Amino acid sequence: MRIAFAADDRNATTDAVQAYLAEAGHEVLRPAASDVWPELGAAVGRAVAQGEADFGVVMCWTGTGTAIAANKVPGVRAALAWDTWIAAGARKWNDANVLALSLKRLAPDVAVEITDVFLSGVLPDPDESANIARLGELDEFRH
Ligand SMILES: O=C[C@H](O)[C@H](O)[C@H](O)COP(=O)(O)O
Repeated sequence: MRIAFAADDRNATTDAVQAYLAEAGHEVLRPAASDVWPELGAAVGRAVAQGEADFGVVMCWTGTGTAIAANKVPGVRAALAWDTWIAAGARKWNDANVLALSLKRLAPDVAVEITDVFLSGVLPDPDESANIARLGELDEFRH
């Protein structure tokens, strides 16, 4: 798929997500000329809304700013996800077309797993989710 990607900073987590996108065979588009988060969020949003990209992935310190900026573009449904279940739910229930990630609060492997689930749109088995395991065995946390 064609994935529009931009981040306002670079670290091990942004590098891991970019490497994953390339290794998974996606065409990675870099529509943002700026590393200022309102501008790059909007640039990725426009790439998706205009059909240049199938999905977008935006990253900033919290993920919130780029999500807001992308969501100001008509036709964009950007979701801030910090867990695979939330990422899959954003596709399934919200038809999200842009994933926003925190580059400061997601370990590289977690960010890659979330991105993979978002792009596949497949809900992970709760029994295989480390986060769900931490929530305990309470039924209210299962879906
Ligand atoms: O939502 C905003 C993001 O977390 C930014 O990455 C963070 O605010 C840092 O941006 P700046 O370098 O503009 O302060």
